[in-house]
Amino acid sequence: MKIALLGYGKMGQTIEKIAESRGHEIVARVSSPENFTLENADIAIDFSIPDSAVNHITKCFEAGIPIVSGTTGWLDSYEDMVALCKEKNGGFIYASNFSVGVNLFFEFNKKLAQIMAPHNDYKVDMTEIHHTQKLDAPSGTAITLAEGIIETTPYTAWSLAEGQSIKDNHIPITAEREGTVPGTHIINYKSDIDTIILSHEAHSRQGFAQGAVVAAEWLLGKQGNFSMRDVLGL
Ligand SMILES: NC(=O)c1ccc[n+]([C@@H]2O[C@H](COP(=O)([O-])OP(=O)(O)OC[C@H]3O[C@@H](n4cnc5c(N)ncnc54)[C@H](O)[C@@H]3O)[C@@H](O)[C@H]2O)c1
Ligand SMILES: O=C(O)C1=N[C@H](C(=O)O)CCC1
Repeated sequence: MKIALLGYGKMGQTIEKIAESRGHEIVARVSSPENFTLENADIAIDFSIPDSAVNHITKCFEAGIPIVSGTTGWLDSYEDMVALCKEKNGGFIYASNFSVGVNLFFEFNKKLAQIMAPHNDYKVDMTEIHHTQKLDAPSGTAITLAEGIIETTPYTAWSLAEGQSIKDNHIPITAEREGTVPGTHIINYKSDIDTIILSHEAHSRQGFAQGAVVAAEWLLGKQGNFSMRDVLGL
């Protein structure tokens, strides 16, 4: 595949190495909002910044190039992008986290939430820890985890825990920024008697990048809006 990398920072560069090791060619490396061409690309992979994601996705649909989107922090526009994908017969996968381990963790999270739903003596809270360069909080992964809990429990929303009191039906999410941490997510179910903890710790960006390349290989030649559940057959 000929791949356009939209965003060529920590993730773009990790993806480049993995894609080349799997026989793909990088035909564009975009790291600024300047005009860029998708002319020679079969597919685009976007790991850039929240403010550029919608523009990148739109440009890909208009050019008829399928796009794998890993950028977080732009999800207020997600439904608009899904509608545009349909209108333009595009190919689209967004995932807040492309690693196989985290996508399994998403399934465990939903199952645990289902089991815990009747046990209202347990209260949920979540902590996500990432490197200090991260622009958005909470992480996209934490938002997906919260949505997974909201599906089957009396919780209706999530709130960033920043000292202020949080409504009983909101899941508090603490966002910590520390050194170079690639990504840690911890879900606690606490009662007066005990705590149940589900956690995932990424050791590097390898899993995110590998998952994005696998998603691109899977998406090539398909039309529609997909998720990592489709890619992994979950
Ligand atoms: N979905 C996942 O699995 C996953 C995993 C890791 C990171 N992420 C997300 O991917 C994004 C990038 O992460 P990163 O760690 O590589 O960040 P980074 O800061 O290292 O890289 C971002 C890149 O985007 C470039 N950029 C800035 N403005 C741009 C623009 N307008 N057009 C094109 N490029 C532009 C920057 O120059 C930089 O090269 C973040 O939103 C992060 O949350 C997602
Ligand atoms: O490094 C980041 O930034 C990450 N972003 C994603 C998120 O917001 O969940 C995935 C983990 C790493």
